[in-house]
This record gives sequence, structure tokens and C-alpha cells, in this order.
Amino acid sequence: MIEFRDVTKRFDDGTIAVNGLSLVVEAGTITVFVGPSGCGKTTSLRMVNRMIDPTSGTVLVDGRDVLSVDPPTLRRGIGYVIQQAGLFPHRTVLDNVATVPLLSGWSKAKARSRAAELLELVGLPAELGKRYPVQLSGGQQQRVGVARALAADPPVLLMDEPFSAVDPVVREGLQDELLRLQAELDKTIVFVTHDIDEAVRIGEKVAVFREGGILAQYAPPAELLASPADDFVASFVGKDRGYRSLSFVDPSGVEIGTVKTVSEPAAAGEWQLVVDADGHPQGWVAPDGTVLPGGSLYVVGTPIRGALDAALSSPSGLGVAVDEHGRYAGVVTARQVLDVIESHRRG
Ligand SMILES: Nc1ncnc2c1ncn2[C@@H]1O[C@H](COP(=O)(O)OP(=O)(O)OP(=O)(O)O)[C@@H](O)[C@H]1O
Repeated sequence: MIEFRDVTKRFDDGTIAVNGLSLVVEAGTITVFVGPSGCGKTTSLRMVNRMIDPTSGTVLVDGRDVLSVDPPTLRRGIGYVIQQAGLFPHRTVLDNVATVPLLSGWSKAKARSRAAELLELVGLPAELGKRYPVQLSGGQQQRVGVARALAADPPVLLMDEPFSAVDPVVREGLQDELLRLQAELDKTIVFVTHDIDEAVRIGEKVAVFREGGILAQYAPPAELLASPADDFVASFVGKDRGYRSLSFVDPSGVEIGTVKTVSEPAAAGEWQLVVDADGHPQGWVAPDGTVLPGGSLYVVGTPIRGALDAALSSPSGLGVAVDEHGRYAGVVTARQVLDVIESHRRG
């Protein structure tokens, strides 16, 4: 557990970067600090591992005031991941990941075998270990950065805009990967971003900061979207928040219907879904035989936003539902999904 107790940081030039911050980051959760540029997110994060010390107030990690622990000892238990990964350019990927185990006195062989395991854990093929950081894509470098931070198996992980240098598609992949890793590793993660979508996607709790280093709201994502504490949070969270809050609505009640499926397109006077031999949807055949690409797919059991999006983006008006292996499971209509949303709203 990490606790900020009335923490203020005033820099020498008088800038108040963090102003009276009090919050608790529960152990084993991902907590996101989000807010516009310059509102004190990075400064708050760096006070956890003593890259910056507070002017007043106390930061506690597992009940211990961080000021009572010398920085090298403290940092052994706290992994740190930054934007652009911060890898050593002159060392191979494997040696980058092995750095901390080596510093902790492990033999070279043991440190490298641990590093190889970690590369696998973050989804990188073993052969990339021999390359140098410049020979990797931005997304791969970020994965190496995460592997390196995990090398000493720290209970706490600090991540400062770790995915902001990569394109949106790679970024979503990295976010999914982090959620998968977290389900396995159960770390206490503090994640800084200025992207509210990223914050509500990965955070179990989200702290919204405003200018002047003031905490505007600290709540689970669904609550943030449903009841922003004030106008600042409401505008920061954005005008699509009603739609985005559907990411947290339970899909039970959504009925999965059926549609005719075919393996070869042919006009049949009705909408038909083309599926391959394994049952994966390929596209639609309109009643006049025109072949059209499909819309987004709804994975059955996932939040209701996906069901609505599948229906709205489908040329037939029927959203295609698939199982967890991506195989056709049925269809949903926007009308029916909206009825379920309405019934949830009425409670
Ligand atoms: N060493 C420093 N000396 C003086 N002011 C500083 C120093 N470091 C940061 N600041 C100021 O403190 C405020 C908070 O900075 P911080 O980096 O914590 O913000 P942030 O929310 O992480 O911003 P960003 O999203 O742009 O990284 C800013 O006004 C910044 O200019």
C-alpha cells in the first residue's frame, strides 16, 4: 500500500507542483494519476521512490515513511518505467533486462536466464534478446522497459506515461498486456498518463489532478464517468462520457439472436453472414448479393459498449457476437441493447 498524507512539493523557484495531496493506493491494484500537463502527476509519482522529496507531508510505502529508507534500498522494491523505455543503448535487450539482477549480485548466467523468462512474460520472442534497443519498434522497447522494471520482482511498479510514445493501436495492445500481466503478478501499480481514455481503461482507481497540483477527484472509473465531482472533472473526462461509461455496464440481459450464416456469398433476399470453416465472421452479404465488410465484433460477456458498437457499426444493423476464440456466436440489435441499458438506468 502507498499512502500520501497531506503531501506538498514546492520547488526552489516557488512553483507548487503538488498541493496537500492525500490518497491511498491499495496494494495489488492499478491506480492511475491523470490530468492536464503540469498538474503534478510526475512529481507525485517521483516522491514515492524518492527521486523527489516532499516539502511537507508524508509518503508511506507499506506503512513506512519513505524518508526513513535510503533511496537505493527503497528503489530495489520499486520498479520504474518511463516513456521511451529509457533503455541503455549500448547494451543488448537481454542485458538491459538483466541489469538489476546483476547489480543485486546474481551470476551472469542466472541473471540472463531470468531476463529471458521476463522477455517471454511480456510477450517478446527470445531472439530479440540479442538485439540492441534501436533495433526494436517503439512498442517492443516499451515491453523491454516493463520487463526490466519487473526484473527484481518489486512489489511496487511506478509507470510514467509508459505508452505515450507509441501509436494508438500498439498502445491498446500494451494496455491489454499490462492488464494480463497484472492479473498474474498482482503488483501495486501507479500509472501516470494525460490520456483519460487510457486512465479509465486500465485504472481500478483514477486520481484526476488539476492545475496547481490539486487532487480533483479520486474514484473508480465508472464513478468518475457517472458522477464527476465538479465542472473541471466533467470537462476533463469529456463529452462522450455517457457513451464511454457503457464500458462498465454489465451485459447480462442482452439477448443473442441468430442470422443465416454461409460460407460462400450468394444473393438470397435476406442478410447473411459469411463465416470461414472455423466459424470466424468474414463479412456480410446484403439481400441483393452485395458483399460488405463487417463491423466491430462483440465478445459475449464483455461490457455492453461492445455490443452497442457492434450493432451500430454493422451494415446489416445486426451486431455480430463472437465467443472468446472469435467464432460466430450470434447477433445483437441496437434496439435490444438500448432496452437493456435503459433497464439498468432505471435500476
Ligand atoms: N525541478 C523543478 N523545478 C521547478 N519546477 C518544476 C520542477 N519540476 C517540475 N516543476 C513544475 O512543477 C509542475 C508539475 O510538474 P510535473 O512534471 O509533476 O507535472 P505533470 O502533471 O507530470 O506534467 P506532464 O503531464 O506535462 O508531464 C509544473 O508546473 C512543472 O513546471
